[in-house]
Amino acid sequence: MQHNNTHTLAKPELTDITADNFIKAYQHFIEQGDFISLTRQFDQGFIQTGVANQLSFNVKKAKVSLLDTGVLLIQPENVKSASDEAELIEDSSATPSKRIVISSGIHGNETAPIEIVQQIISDIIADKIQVKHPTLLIMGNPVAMNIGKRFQTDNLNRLFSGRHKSIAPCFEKYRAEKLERYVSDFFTTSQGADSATITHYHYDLHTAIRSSSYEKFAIYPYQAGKPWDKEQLSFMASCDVNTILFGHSPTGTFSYFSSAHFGAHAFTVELGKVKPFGQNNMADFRAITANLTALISDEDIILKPFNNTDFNLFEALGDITKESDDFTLLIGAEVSNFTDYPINTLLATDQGNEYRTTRLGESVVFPNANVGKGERAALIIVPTELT
Ligand SMILES: O=C(O)CCC(=O)N[C@@H](CCC(=O)O)C(=O)O
Ligand SMILES: [Zn+2]
Repeated sequence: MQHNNTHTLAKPELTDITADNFIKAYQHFIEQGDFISLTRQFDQGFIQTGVANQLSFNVKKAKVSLLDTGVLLIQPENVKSASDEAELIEDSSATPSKRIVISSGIHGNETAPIEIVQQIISDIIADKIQVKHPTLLIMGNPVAMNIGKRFQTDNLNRLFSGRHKSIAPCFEKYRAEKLERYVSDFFTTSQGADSATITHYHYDLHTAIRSSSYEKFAIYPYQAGKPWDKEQLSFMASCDVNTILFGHSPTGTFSYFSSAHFGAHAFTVELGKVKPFGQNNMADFRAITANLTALISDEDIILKPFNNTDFNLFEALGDITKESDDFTLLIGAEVSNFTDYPINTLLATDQGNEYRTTRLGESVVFPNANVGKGERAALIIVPTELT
């Protein structure tokens, strides 16, 4: 695995929530809604002693609970949770039919998604949004956020579905295990009377290292033969994301975890190029921010019926994997995602092996030689259509 920082953590240093500095920062968060600041201040996490749910407060008809650093649960009032024995309000018209996870900052330097989640949280706390469906809002890797890097020791977005178990102790190992637990509890035990009628959603927001010929795009995790959901593709298009890559195999990504284990409609959504905090133009994300807000607050979202001609659809053929230190990528740093190559173009070499294009329209996304051995160094795609 790649080590791009020498400081690793076998065990995170957790702050006790009774510490003065924590109480002060938490109060400030409740008053101001600045979740980035709270998350960054206690980046390794905190410990809750005594009874659960100490870090909960009420907003307009919903309960907000801080589960961990960067992990905020919103439960509408009409929902009964396993840990909260409050009475179920008899209002069937308002019974939640969805559970929604919106995550950001799984890569710490991808700041636009973090600022989108910040916007949604501050609007909830300011009572500008009334949340009607249980929602889990996540800033995934606070330690990496603080060092302004994709990750500290290991790429968090390769560690889900239990893959964290086979790596050495580090912050990302610990965090993947915790995030899996929060998401699993959320989808399975925490809310709603009748799980069979509840639909799960997970939008994992990212930005890309390179510029992209199609600025916004989404990876639809491998579905193992299940049909690709056209209504979800229409939802993506209404978020200004009309370029979709259909995943080719199980992976260790966060979106694949929710899709494969909890039947969630899930996507990794790429919203443009990585920029430092404060340098994102939030107007670029107006459509997705508005739609995610409408989804959690149960407002109507007008969707155009699916039509291939409204999309750029790509089938993932497979990965170029870095097998050794000898790996060489023949794609320049300035080349955009989705660049296509004529058949028989040499794209990478590794210990005498060559990767050459074989299909008409073969294009590359996420080319990156700076990954660990055994990891994806590029994703190979070809255009496709849905029938
Ligand atoms: O720009 C890049 O090279 C990476 C951007 C990014 O973080 N992409 C995700 C995609 C995950 C997926 O394939 O679903 C990642 O690499 O984790
Ligand atoms: Zn990312």
